[in-house]
Amino acid sequence: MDMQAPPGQAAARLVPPVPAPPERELPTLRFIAAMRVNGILCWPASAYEAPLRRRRLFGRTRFTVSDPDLVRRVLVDNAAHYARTPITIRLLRPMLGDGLLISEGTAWRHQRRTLAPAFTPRAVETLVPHILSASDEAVAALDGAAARGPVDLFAALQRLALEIAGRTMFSVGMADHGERLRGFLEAYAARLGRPHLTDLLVPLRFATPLDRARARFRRDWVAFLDRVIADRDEGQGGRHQGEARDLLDLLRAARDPETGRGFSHEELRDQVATMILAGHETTAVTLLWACTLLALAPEAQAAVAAESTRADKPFTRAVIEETMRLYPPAFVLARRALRPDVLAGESVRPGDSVTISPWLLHRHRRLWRDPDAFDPSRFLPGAPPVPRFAYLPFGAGPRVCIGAAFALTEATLALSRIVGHFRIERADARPVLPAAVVTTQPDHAPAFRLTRRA
Ligand code: HEM
Repeated sequence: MDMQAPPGQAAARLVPPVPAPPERELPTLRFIAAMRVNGILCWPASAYEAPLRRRRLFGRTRFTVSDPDLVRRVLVDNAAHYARTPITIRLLRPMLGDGLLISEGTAWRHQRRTLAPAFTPRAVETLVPHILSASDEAVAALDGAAARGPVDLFAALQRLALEIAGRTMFSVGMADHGERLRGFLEAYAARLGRPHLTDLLVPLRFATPLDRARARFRRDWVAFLDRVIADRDEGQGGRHQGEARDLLDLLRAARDPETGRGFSHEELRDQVATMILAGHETTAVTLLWACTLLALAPEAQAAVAAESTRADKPFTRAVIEETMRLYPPAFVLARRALRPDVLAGESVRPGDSVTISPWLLHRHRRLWRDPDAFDPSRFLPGAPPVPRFAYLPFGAGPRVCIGAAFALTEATLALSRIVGHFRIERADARPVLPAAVVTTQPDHAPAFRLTRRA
C-alpha cells in the first residue's frame, strides 16, 4: 500500500500523469525551446538516474546535480563559490529590483539579517488570522460559484494566494489592486519573463531588445507598487502606532542587528515586490496540485477532510509536503560558479552553470521508493526521515526560502479549509500535466466539481 488511508480502508496506488521525457539529450535549439515552454522537457529519461550530468551550452559547461552529497556541497558547504545566474537576474530584476531574492554579497547579508525576524515561526503565527479570513472568504465565493456548475479552481486559488499575500503584507485585501497586480504578472510572464535566445547570449551589462521593454515595464510596475503602499498608509491614517499587524509594519520596523540600518523606501518597495511575487504563485500552484491529487485520491481527501476541525493537521501537512515533492513549485535552482570547484571529480570553472532541480531530485530513481507515486505517508510523523538533500521544495543552505514556515502554514490551513468544506472532484477526464516555466504550472486550468460536505 503506497498511500496513507483511513484505518480499515486500503488506498489505491496513484501515479499521476507526467509528460514523457525526451529519449535522448536535446540538441541546443530544442533545449532552449523547451526552456521557454516546459523546463521539465529539457531532461531526458536518463537524467532521472544520473547523479551528475554535464552538457555544453554556448561555450560554457552546464552541470545538473542530483546527488544529495553534491547538492549539499553546492548549496551549503561551498555556497560562497556560487551566485545567481545572469539569466535569473535578467528575468527577475525588472520585477524584484534589488530585493532579497536576487541580491548578492554584503547587500544580501544585510537584507537577510534584517528580514529574518519577520519570518520566524512566532512572527508567522501573528499572520495566521489573515490566512484564515482570506480562506473563509474564498470558500464562501466558491460556494456560490459551485452551485452554478464546474469551477476554475486554479483561478480561485491564485486569487486566494494573492489575497493572502496582500493581507499579510498590508492588512487590507487586494480588492482595489488585485486585478491590476495580476495583470502585471500575467503580462510579464507571457513574454518578458521568458528567456529569449539573445538573453542567453548577450552579457548582462549590455541591454537586449527585450531588456529595453523590461525597463519600460519596470517604470510602470514601480509606480504601481508605490501607489499600493501609499494607499495602504493613507487607509491606515498614516503610520501605524503600536504592535505590528502585518509584514509591512514588520519590514518597516526591521533593523540590521549588526549595523542598526533599516530599509529606505526603495529597498522596502523591492522587498514588498519580492515577497508578494516569491510567495503567491508558488503557493497557488501547490494548492492546485494538492486539490488535483486529492480529486484522484478520495481516501486521502477524506483523511484531510476529517482533520479539518482539528488544531493539529499532520496528514494535511503531509499531503502538502508530498504535493511539493511531486510538483515542486520551484523546479530548478540555478547557480553560476564564481570560483573553481570539483564535483564528483569533474572540474567546475568560473562562469559554468550548476543546476539543481527539485523536479529531478524528487523523482530520482536512486533516491526514492516508487518515486512517481503519490504517497503522503512518506511525510507522516514516525515515517523514516526523508533525506535532507534529496527533498528541496524550499532549497537549502544560506539562500533557503525565507518564507518556508509561512508557506507551509498557509498551504496547510488553506487546503484544510477548502477540503473541509467541499468534496472535490474533477469535472472532466482530461489529465492535468505539469508545464514548468517559472513555477511548475498545470498545462491548463482544469474544471472541478465542488460539493458542499454535509
Ligand atoms: C510553496 C511556497 C514556496 C516555495 C515552494 C518556495 C520556494 C523557494 C525556493 C526553492 C527558494 C530558494 C531558491 C534558490 O536557492 O535559488 C526560495 C527563496 C525565497 N523565497 Fe520562497 N517559496 C515559497 C514561498 C515563499 C513565500 C510565502 C515567501 C515570502 C513571503 C518567499 C520568499 C522567498 C525569498 C525572499 C527567497 C530568496 C531568499 C534568499 O535568496 O535569501 N517564498 N523560495
